[in-house]
Amino acid sequence: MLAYKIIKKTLRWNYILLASRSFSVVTSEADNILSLINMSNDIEGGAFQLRRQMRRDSLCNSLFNQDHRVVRTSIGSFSLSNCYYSSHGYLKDVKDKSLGSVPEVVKIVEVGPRDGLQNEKTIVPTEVKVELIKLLVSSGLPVVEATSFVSPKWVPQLADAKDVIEAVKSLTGVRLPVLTPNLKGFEAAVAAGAKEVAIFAAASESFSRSNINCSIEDSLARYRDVALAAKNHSIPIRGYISCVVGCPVEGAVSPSKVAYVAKELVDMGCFEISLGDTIGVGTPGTVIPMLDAVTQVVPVERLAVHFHDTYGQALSNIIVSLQMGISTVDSSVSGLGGCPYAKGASGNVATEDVVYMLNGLGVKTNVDMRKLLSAGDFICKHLGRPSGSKAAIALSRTSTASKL
Ligand SMILES: CC(C)(COP(=O)([O-])OP(=O)([O-])OC[C@H]1O[C@@H](n2cnc3c(N)ncnc32)[C@H](O)[C@@H]1OP(=O)([O-])[O-])[C@@H](O)C(=O)NCCC(=O)NCCSC(=O)C[C@@](C)(O)CC(=O)[O-]
Repeated sequence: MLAYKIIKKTLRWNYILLASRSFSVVTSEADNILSLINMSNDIEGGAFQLRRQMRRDSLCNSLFNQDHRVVRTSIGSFSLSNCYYSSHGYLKDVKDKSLGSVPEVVKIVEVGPRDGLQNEKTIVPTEVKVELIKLLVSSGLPVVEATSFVSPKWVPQLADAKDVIEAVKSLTGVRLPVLTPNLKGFEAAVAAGAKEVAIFAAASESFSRSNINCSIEDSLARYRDVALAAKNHSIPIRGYISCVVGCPVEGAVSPSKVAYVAKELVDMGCFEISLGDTIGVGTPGTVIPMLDAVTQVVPVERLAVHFHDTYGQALSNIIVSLQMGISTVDSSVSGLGGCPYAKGASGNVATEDVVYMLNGLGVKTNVDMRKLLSAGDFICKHLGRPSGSKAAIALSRTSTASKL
């Protein structure tokens, strides 16, 4: 009876403490509180919520957070911050059993400043683009695609490519590739100081014509010249393939066509091929056969995936890609994006959502979520619209974000 009274008193004290202010407890104390809660069946109604939350958080803590001793709880969500983004210990065994082997490290190629902005109708000032790139770089992203040296008549938004590159070219610890559709673009990019370029072909004839005004074969011939020039300048060159599962005009795209273009791009010297679901129609049901075909001709280490999220399939498609051995993922901060020549295509998968998922899986990305959220916030404020990232929206509403 005495023990019961002490438990009840302790519980009430802890509940009052929790409800009145944020506080930090060490894990063992949190577990003690939980066991006290569990011992008492006669707890006041108000504490019921807390009990459920504490139980869930404690489980989350033991599943995801075994090596984090200090756990912060806060009023409102009572969330244990690290549960949301780190995973250790127990998860690994479960993950290997259930997911197969996903890579331990994923390289994220941030395409927001290029793919994200290219479709914006209102011209974004150069200083804003430069600041966005700097914020993204400071978040730890290893590759930030900065801009495109394309025809300003085709993509007016990126007409300031030269100024952007000149302003960011001295940033260190990051690669800043730019798109170059032909030799003219390549030469302008190199003159401005670009140290890495990307060429972009398509697996669909119609899309190739609407995007770069030539057939697939003509584009490959053009790209051979660019690849040769890049080799002569010792400039690494990445290859994109658009419409790898579906085309806005032709519909379904054959995996063998994608494999053919991928092999051509590798043979001409591309160090990496990014497979783009330009209009975001893919599901694991179409992505798996496509990857299966491409991995038969290009080593999986040289492949990247680039999903748009038009049908909300991007994260599922990323997971199956990781399961198939891909470890490079393109994404765009705040889910910005859409291709000017792919009607109906919505934004790229949001970098925040990708990082959130990878953190949950214990996959390293080197990205600081808090800084990434600031970059997203910066560009969304400038564009005057909410983030396209569900993780960013959710994190900005909870106290968790401030602790990431
Ligand atoms: C490829 C071209 C240039 C052909 O465009 P064209 O009109 O066939 O080329 P042209 O050689 O006849 O030249 C026309 C004019 O453009 C100029 N020009 C020619 N080249 C350049 C250049 N590099 N930089 C600046 N100017 C250039 C050229 O000097 C000329 O100027 P004018 O004499 O009329 O004054 C054009 O179609 C183009 O720029 N297309 C780019 C379209 C684009 O950027 N699309 C979005 C990127 S792809 C994408 O988003 C998909 C991806 C990669 O993200 C993956 C995915 O999501 O799946």
